Amino acid sequence: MHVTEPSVDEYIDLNASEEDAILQELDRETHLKVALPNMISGHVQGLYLTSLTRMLRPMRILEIGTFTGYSGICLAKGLPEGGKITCLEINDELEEIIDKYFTKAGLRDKLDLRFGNAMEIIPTLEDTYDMIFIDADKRNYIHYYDLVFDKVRKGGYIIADNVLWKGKVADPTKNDKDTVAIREYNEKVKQDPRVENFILPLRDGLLIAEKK
Ligand SMILES: C[S@@+](CC[C@H](N)C(=O)[O-])C[C@H]1O[C@@H](n2cnc3c(N)ncnc32)[C@H](O)[C@@H]1O
Repeated sequence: MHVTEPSVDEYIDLNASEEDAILQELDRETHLKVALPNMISGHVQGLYLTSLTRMLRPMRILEIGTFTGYSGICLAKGLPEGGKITCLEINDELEEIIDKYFTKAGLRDKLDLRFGNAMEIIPTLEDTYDMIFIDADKRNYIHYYDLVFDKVRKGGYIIADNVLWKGKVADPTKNDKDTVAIREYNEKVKQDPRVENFILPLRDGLLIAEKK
């Protein structure tokens, strides 16, 4: 799910720091045991998420769509002492693998893992977040944005993954439901005067919105 040329992707990958051993193992286990393993954030995007949290030092992160925990671990690696990540995932069959790798990474105490439909869980959350990572079902991105907005502090970030959808969002002849939903999400955020935003063309595109 990359938008850059495969050879450029390979070059980017080769010139990044090596993926840490636990994340390599998680990636392998995800590919061996879980359906749709390509949903995983992966090496370079993972490094980016970690460096972002090391730079911004968020105390509270909310991840919507955890899958096997790869992006959650990458985000949690940058949490300062006392920081927490709340991870929402609808598929409770993934609990064992998420739990195993957060524990191996020494980050289990930073994880608040909740299973269920994020649309129903988010309204029950009482924390204020410094960072939200939206990476669940694409057709609900707009709803997730609306649900989390008031829970993000001023100066906090709402980051959404896959906003280029393999480049299909920029092709007016592509109008399947997911492409249309992501296009609408990108347009909504662009029109929202409460945020400053841009799309980072990393892997499948990250929309980064800072709440003013
Ligand atoms: C693209 S994957 C997440 C990948 C993960 N963030 C990573 O980078 O490794 C999307 C995940 O969202 C979950 N999901 C889909 N709809 C959801 C919902 N309504 N509530 C919570 N999780 C949901 C799916 O089960 C899937 O595991």
